[in-house]
Amino acid sequence: MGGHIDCYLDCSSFYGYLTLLYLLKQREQLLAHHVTVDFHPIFLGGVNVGSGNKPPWTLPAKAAYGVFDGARAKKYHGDIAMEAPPFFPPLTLLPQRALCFIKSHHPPSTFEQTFHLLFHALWTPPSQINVTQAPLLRSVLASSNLYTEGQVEEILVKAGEKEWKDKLLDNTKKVLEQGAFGAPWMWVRNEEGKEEPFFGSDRFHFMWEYLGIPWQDIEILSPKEGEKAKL
Ligand SMILES: N[C@@H](CCC(=O)N[C@@H](CS)C(=O)NCC(=O)O)C(=O)O
Repeated sequence: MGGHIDCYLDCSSFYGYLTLLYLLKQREQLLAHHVTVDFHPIFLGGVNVGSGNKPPWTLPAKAAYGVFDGARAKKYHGDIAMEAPPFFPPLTLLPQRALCFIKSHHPPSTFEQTFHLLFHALWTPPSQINVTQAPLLRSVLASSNLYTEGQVEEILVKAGEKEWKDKLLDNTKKVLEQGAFGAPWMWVRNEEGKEEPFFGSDRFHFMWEYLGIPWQDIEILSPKEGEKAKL
């Protein structure tokens, strides 16, 4: 057994938030199977444009179905309090560029906690925070205890610089080349060194199969830890 999951996310994506929470929760079990996970920021708007796709909520039938699907997903993942913010859809270039800088200049755990923090800020009712606006992004980062005041200012400055704009663009182009049309997008290598894409927060059983992990080993502790899932 063994393998690697590259998980590409935008904090504007509801299902991306569920994916981050789920993979972080499963990380130890995955490591026990020699499977590592790495998260990467992308710009979902660019993936939509680049692939010729449209966000599902722009098609009335998909938007109507999404009400059921979203409620079921939240329940499955442990009744997480998540609601689309009143300012949906957020244009997340600024926080996603900031995350690109953070990923390369801060420890992996800080980067992952910040990704979580930004998802949480955008999606947690009743007072979702619009971290696409610099002052609000600054106050969310500053209140996290992850960064000094100076580090927060540096992140804000770097998020406006070409290097980190280009990094977000490169990540987005990379997934488009892999065939991405939405998020969450995952590129997975198995123990034979073979690679395949996986789309969505609801395909993990296929992924475990691909990785050679008896999927009950993972699912048995999900979504409610300690409770045996009905297999
Ligand atoms: N069935 C997937 C749906 C994921 C999804 O709808 N993702 C949105 C962004 S939040 C997207 O990019 N969708 C593109 C599409 O469905 O074509 C899941 O449960 O995760």
